[in-house]
Amino acid sequence: MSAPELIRIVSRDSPMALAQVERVRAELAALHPGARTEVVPVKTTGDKWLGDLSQVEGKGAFTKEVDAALLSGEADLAVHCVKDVPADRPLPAGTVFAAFLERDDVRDALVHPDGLTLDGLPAGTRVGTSSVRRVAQLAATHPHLRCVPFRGNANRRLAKLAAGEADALLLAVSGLERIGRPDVISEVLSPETMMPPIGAGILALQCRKDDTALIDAVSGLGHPRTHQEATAERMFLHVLQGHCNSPIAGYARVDRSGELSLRACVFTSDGKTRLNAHEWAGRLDPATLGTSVAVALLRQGAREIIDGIAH
Ligand SMILES: NCc1[nH]cc(CCC(=O)O)c1CC(=O)O
Repeated sequence: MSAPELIRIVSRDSPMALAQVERVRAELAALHPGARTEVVPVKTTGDKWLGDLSQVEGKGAFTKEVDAALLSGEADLAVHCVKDVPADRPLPAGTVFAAFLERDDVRDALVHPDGLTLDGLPAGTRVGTSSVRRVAQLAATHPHLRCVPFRGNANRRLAKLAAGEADALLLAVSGLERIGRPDVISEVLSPETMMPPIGAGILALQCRKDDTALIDAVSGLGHPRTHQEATAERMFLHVLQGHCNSPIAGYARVDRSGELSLRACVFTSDGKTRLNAHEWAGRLDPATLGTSVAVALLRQGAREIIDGIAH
């Protein structure tokens, strides 16, 4: 299969996003040694606005400008963290996911300058995170800690931590690995302690729908197990129709025997109510599994919880 001669890759311009692009370029170079790539970095609304994301049309704040560059033809291939791509609505018309790369670590990490663990943090410790998912889970399990709003890309958050704006941080392990800072991790939190978000650790390659040559060329970078997991997780979120202030967590996993399962939770903002569901796919395809888990949570009252949270 021959690849287009020049592939222009658009992405956010944060250090994490640019590291992600470098992974894509390396995998592309291995698969298509003849293809040249060029990077088109863009700043997104989510990078520029450091206040509350719900005030800037939260969802899509990290993807809108990237999608626009793809659709206008300024670039040919977009690299997204699946976690940042809204799942309640379809992808922008005229675009498709051409591949999901092999998934990285799905877990969150605690970053504490003195290496304390989550259970070792003293009462009143200020934990920097603006994630409603992390806030709700911490409120439930560690009510003596205090979450303080913390935005900005991962490097900036580490700088703000060093400047004393918080005592500890919660960040994705995969993100810290991508920016070359796994050294700051004081504890990796199990998914039971801190249920990850939909799409955690997965990079998606997005193309224009009519660019079949490029779609064919990059589809070889796709990872089948990750594809199943991403499909189940995104369908789950699509059926649930959450909003940017609704704490929702969950992850699908293909185990060693090849069986796909999806576990997921919906929380109230204070973490006091937590709905749980966990199902195995059996003979269901991944998307139907996602639907089934969402329906299981809706039967338990997820709609009322989600709609009861201001947004
Ligand atoms: N919201 C920003 C964001 N989007 C994706 C990741 C982590 C990497 C990934 O899951 O692909 C992060 C940083 C974080 O939450 O710590």
